[in-house]
Amino acid sequence: MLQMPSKQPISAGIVIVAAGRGERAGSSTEGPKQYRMIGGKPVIVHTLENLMTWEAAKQIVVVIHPDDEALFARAFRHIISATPIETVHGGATRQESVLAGLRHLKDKHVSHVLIHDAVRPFFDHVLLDRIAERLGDGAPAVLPAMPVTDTLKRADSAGTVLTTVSREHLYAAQTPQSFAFATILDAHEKAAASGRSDFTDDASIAEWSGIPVTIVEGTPDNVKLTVKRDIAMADDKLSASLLPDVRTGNGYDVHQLEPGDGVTLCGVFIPHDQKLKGHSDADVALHALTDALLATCGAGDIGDHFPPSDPQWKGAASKIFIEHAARIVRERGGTIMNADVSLIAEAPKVGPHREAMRANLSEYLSIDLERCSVKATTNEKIGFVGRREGIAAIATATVVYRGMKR
Ligand SMILES: Nc1ccn([C@@H]2O[C@H](COP(=O)(O)OP(=O)(O)OP(=O)(O)O)[C@@H](O)[C@H]2O)c(=O)n1
Ligand SMILES: C[C@](O)(CO)[C@H](O)COP(=O)(O)O
Repeated sequence: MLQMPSKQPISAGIVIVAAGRGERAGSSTEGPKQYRMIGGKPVIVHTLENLMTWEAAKQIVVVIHPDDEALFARAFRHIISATPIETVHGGATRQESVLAGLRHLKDKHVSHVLIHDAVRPFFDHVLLDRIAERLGDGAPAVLPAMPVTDTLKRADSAGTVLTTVSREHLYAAQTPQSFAFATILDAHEKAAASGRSDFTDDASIAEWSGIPVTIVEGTPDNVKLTVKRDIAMADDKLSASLLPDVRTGNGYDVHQLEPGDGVTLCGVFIPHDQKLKGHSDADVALHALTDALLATCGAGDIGDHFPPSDPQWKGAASKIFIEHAARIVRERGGTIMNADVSLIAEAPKVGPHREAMRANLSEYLSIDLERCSVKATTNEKIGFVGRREGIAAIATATVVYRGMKR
């Protein structure tokens, strides 16, 4: 509970509405805008982390779209919270989604509720404390808002200006809009029962039902990410304060040689009087590089992902393994900058096949050819390689991950 000096203590439930489709922001493979990555994390994770660390937050309910269960579960992996966080499904409008969240909080014994857009990640605790102070004073409804600073025009549907509107006493509404819990739940229920579903914020429902709404100063940074450009700007803003995160992984592998008709190295089949022994196609070069990639994000090694005991990988093309590792790297926010393989083999000669091998790496990793390197050396007839008993490979991968906060 947040005890303001000589004020009522606030025990706050928080409703985060995240069930919108983000149509104005356009589509993305990452999902609706609340799941888009900014500064290396989904928008909603920034919002949640900011709210759950606020002292007065007692219970958080996130209102999600039924189609977004998997997206939310995936985003939620980033979060460790001492404040309980639950989810409910939202409705077709923001108003319906808020009501679903409020109903969920009914038996949670909270005195007040803060209703916040998932897509406003840039508020701060100073704003939350300012709101809590007014609620603690007894205000039933508190609205953070910024005075309008632009000159305002009213125009007709053809875009011709009809008049200039005075900006005196005009404010742009932000969230979290905050209320005495029972009061706003009752107002929302009445609005729903009246058949109205066109309220774009909760303060307007309070106004409609005659509850006085007190404005407190919002923060200029507390913008709603609405269109595509807002998301790009939010990402730039967060990324500028990140430390570069360049990581290097190495991998080593050996496979035995036995009589045969050829070896596969970096996906290129080279006719030879021996073949490499192994469960898969025994492409020692791709195995070493798979390990190097996995090492850049602590994702174990090739054996963890493709156990040799699993019959499905018998004779498998190692292209599967390396593409899988590259996908893991990307899912964790990495960009592959460079892949370098050294083959240690007495025979066959690698030189004539080197360009084909580099081209394969470029294709498997979806990176430029110049970022792919393949080298080879003999072992000067020394040791198991020198005796043509096996081929070894060493690989290095360099990956840049989304930075860490300074
Ligand atoms: N049916 C809805 C509609 C909106 N929201 C949430 O309300 C907040 C503010 O809404 P807005 O920016 O309008 O989001 P969208 O409705 O997703 O955007 P658009 O109108 O562009 O589709 C967002 O966090 C959004 O997820 C919601 O929970 N349920
Ligand atoms: C709640 C809100 O974010 C306050 O500015 C806004 O009203 C949402 O409205 P939209 O029309 O859904 O963008």
